[in-house]
Amino acid sequence: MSAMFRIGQGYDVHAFGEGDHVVLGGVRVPHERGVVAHSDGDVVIHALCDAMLGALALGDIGKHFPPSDPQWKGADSRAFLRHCNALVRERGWQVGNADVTVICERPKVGPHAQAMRELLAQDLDITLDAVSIKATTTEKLGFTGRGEGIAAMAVCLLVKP
Ligand SMILES: Nc1ccn([C@@H]2O[C@H](COP(=O)(O)O)[C@@H](O)[C@H]2O)c(=O)n1
Ligand SMILES: C[C@@]1(CO)OP(=O)(O)OP(=O)(O)OC[C@H]1O
Repeated sequence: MSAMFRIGQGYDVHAFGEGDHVVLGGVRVPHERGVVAHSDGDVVIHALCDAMLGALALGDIGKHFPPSDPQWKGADSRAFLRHCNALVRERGWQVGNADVTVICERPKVGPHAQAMRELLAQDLDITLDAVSIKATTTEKLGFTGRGEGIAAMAVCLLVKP
């Protein structure tokens, strides 16, 4: 009998740079800095894509959307997420649930978490209660604590419906 579940985890970091907003979970969040990235630099979606690809043992986001490929310059990361979801669905799986933690001192993520959940649930074609967004500071410690960048960790469970 084939396994009914798969699990994957992902982690992503982007340095803060010039700009006036960051994109998190598809949501444009006003901030006094942007991020340095080839795409829109959405750490939430990049970590989630890696979790989904990891659950399928299909490599990582950089393998599917190489940073050397000009077609991904400034890309909307929601397209990456929908592509990863198609890979999941093609194989008979669906995301059972996903849980993401954003790590930064600022911006405050809490006020945007619901909007992020709604977009991610829409792209994954799953119910809102299966998508969780959390956030933490690192109490001013490390690169996130110094405000040098932003990170996200994600886990997701794939289920065979
Ligand atoms: N960028 C962030 C960081 C934290 N939060 C919220 O604040 C709570 C307390 O954070 P600690 O790091 O002091 O534990 C955290 O649980 C989040 O609810 C946030 O919204 N955005
Ligand atoms: C998303 C991709 C797209 O080229 O580039 P970046 O936006 O720089 O983001 P990263 O998290 O480094 O992942 C690698 C790439 O797949």
